[in-house]
Amino acid sequence: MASTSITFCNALRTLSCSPRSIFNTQLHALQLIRSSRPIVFPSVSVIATDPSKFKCVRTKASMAETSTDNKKKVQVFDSEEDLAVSLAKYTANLSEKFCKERGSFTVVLSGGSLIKSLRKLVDQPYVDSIEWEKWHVFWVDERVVPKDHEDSNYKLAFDGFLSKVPITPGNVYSINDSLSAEGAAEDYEICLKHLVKSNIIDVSPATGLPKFDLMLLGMGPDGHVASLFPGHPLVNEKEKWVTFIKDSPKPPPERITFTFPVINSSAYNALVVCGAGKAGPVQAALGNSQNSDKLPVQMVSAEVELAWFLDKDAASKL
Ligand SMILES: O=C1O[C@H](COP(=O)(O)O)[C@@H](O)[C@H](O)[C@H]1O
Repeated sequence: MASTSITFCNALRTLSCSPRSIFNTQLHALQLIRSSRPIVFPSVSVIATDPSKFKCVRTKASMAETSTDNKKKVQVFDSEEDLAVSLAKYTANLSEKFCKERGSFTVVLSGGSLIKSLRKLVDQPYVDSIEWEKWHVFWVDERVVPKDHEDSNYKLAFDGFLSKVPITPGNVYSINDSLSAEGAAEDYEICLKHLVKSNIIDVSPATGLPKFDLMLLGMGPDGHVASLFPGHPLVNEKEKWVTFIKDSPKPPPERITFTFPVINSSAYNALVVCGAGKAGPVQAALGNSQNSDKLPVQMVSAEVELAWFLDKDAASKL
């Protein structure tokens, strides 16, 4: 899988557009409720740690149950299929907003199961309605392997998503896979600095760090996000924007990753979590957990909104 070099960064090979079958769905907000008690829904309970701060939006009953506080929004879907429908709409709405406001949309992807949950974006209406040429795509973490390797987050995203939409190849910022882990992290950080300088990536006035428009984050069953693992010193990195790990508890061991200051400077962060195997860390993050040691997922925030997309298995301990 060859890729051409642009200033500091590697870009994608030419992408192609393959529109699929007609897809049309709408999620209607039906009801707005304010509650001072734990929020309980017919099939799933969503319990706020400080319920007085939460307002609850009840969406189409069979599809999702939502609770929100000022910055945090939690949606629980009956199935991963419903979640994928809503995630596509959420992403498309933010794309429209930022393309209108800034003339571009900076999107950060994870690897793992997230990519499958983005599948609706390559269907109608989004494949034709999204201004793909204004997208700039990044990775919150990447494994230090060749881009055509089975473990590559770039390959996963390219095969499952990016190759099916007309994104400008030069706007896809994959890592330089010919470098060491240290070198690739440094190179990616230089790339981000260049793109901040040229106003492609916004800057957070609060932190002075890059402010991506949307990060689409997954979470591992141990509560890791990006390649920031529980108990690893990298979770406390404050200086670097991008760092590297050589002893990842999940293979492959060598990776690069955004640090929390950069993740948390993002305007919108979506945490997309499915499956009963992840219910424990979801409970730790959103339930009444007394754990003193924070899991990485509990350290995620956003400047405007942190939106949780959960299926009901992932939310089963709430
Ligand atoms: O190793 C990684 O794992 C996480 C979670 O993956 P999932 O398959 O359990 O959803 C992913 O978000 C991260 O990007 C990836 O490098």
